Amino acid sequence: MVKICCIGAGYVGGPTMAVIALKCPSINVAVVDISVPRITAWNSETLPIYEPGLDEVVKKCRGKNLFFSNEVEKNVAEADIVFVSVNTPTKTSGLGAGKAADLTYWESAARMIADVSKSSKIVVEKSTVPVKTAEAIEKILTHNNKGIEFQILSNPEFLAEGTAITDLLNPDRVLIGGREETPGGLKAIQTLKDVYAHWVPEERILCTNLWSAELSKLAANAFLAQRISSVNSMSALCEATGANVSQVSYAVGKDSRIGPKFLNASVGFGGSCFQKDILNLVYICECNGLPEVANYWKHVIKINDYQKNRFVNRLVSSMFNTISGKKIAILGFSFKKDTGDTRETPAIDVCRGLLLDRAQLIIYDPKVPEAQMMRDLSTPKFDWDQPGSTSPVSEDVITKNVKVVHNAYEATKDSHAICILTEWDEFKSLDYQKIYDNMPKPAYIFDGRNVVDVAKLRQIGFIVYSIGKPLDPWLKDMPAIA
Ligand SMILES: NC(=O)c1ccc[n+]([C@@H]2O[C@H](COP(=O)([O-])OP(=O)(O)OC[C@H]3O[C@@H](n4cnc5c(N)ncnc54)[C@H](O)[C@@H]3O)[C@@H](O)[C@H]2O)c1
Ligand SMILES: O=c1ccn([C@@H]2O[C@H](COP(=O)(O)OP(=O)(O)O[C@H]3O[C@H](CO)[C@@H](O)[C@H](O)[C@H]3O)[C@@H](O)[C@H]2O)c(=O)[nH]1
Repeated sequence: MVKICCIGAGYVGGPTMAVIALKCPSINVAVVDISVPRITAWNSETLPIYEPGLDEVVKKCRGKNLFFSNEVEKNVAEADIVFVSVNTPTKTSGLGAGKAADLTYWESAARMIADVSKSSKIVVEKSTVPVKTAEAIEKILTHNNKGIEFQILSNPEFLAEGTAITDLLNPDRVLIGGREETPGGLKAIQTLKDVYAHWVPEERILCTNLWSAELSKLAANAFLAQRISSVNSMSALCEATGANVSQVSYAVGKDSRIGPKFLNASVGFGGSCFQKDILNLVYICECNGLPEVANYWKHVIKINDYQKNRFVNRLVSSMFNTISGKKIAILGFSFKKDTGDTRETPAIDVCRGLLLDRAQLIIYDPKVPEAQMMRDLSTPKFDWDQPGSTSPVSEDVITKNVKVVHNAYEATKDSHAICILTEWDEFKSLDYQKIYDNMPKPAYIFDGRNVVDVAKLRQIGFIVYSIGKPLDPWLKDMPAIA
């Protein structure tokens, strides 16, 4: 029986391995992690991450051919294929701080693999890493070997949170990069291909050299984020001209060369990957003497920061330039719907901006626990090239001015304004008449996700701001300075 071990039981390691176990009953899959609480949760009724469909897959396989364990070394030693899916955050200090990927976790995993291995292994990069990481990993593994052969493959993951299980079951493509120039490399590529071939059609399994696979992952995220920054930049122009960004996106996306996806204007993109991976790309370009290319990609992030600031400024200026002591209901805190993940969520920057203007926030999110929100708001943000944009707010200000509640009606009662920061489906079908009746007037809604029916809410009496949509006459008289 082939044995797979995955180091890192996070958002990628957990769901990815669960789907491999589901689709390959003949393969034994162990997911290992240094975090005891994480593994305990994977072995419990309440999994450590919320992802639609994940519970069912885990329940079907756990204890049969899918195991979660803190016995990292033992499981690695026994495996034929070792996936490494540990964190690769942005460096916060030293050389490349604020841009380069921090490979501390990756390197320690590689050293451990070298130390404990007694048989040949295929080591698979699942984490998103800088181009040429495989070369560094090869050096670590081969310098420590004891006559054991290690083959390195790059197999970047393209799943999106909230749709991880469907993405894994039906991927657009699976990418496998390896040493195509050697027989050992080709054999390793084929071995991993055979795993995915259990459920992925062959034409969707792409095999490349190592560097193409590593770079394709960074490039794909950069392209996706660039589309969002492009449409968000248009949203500002739409507001200035009276165009409607949804109509513009629709018209643009109808061009088959452009396509309709990833053109939704928003308060900004979030998530653990886009900003981190673009910064990493920028750093690699700079290191390779390509400052123009680096600057091009930097602007994708600049527009994203601009969009979040613009949203806060629009809100403050619409409310007579002061929100001091005013109650603002925040609907949604996760970085997108159907996940409880808050990494780099735009809600953090928006809430901080509002707190700096001394608002009182009442936050509701269906999946994010209160402790997580408080942690996010008080952890100093790693702030890149944006002096003064989001100075961290003191813990004292947060505890005094932030309240977390359990439903949207509680959050909005007696609030002066509502901000919608995540596109949770339930926000579309709230009883907005009831909400309006329970708010002081004028009652404002700032929709950062374009989920509400603007005309209907204006009819009720709300002053409505919806990103990139024709402005309410009230807002036209109170322009926001970005
Ligand atoms: N989150 C996503 O949607 C997504 C999608 C594609 C790729 N990625 C990439 O995948 C990688 C992992 O992301 P994630 O979101 O799963 O992160 P995560 O933080 O959810 O999980 C990483 C896990 O690795 C564990 N870990 C770290 N060092 C370890 C070690 N030496 N031994 C054992 N366990 C160790 C941590 O305890 C943690 O549980 C990152 O490189 C990320 O960029 C993420
Ligand atoms: O038209 C759009 C689409 C998305 N977003 C926002 O963009 C962010 C990222 O969304 P999404 O890409 O759906 O989620 P992630 O889980 O971050 O997935 C991205 O990052 C992963 C980690 O690398 C990759 O594997 C995925 O392919 C890539 O889509 C979220 O804040 C979304 O709200 C928009 O604002 N407008």
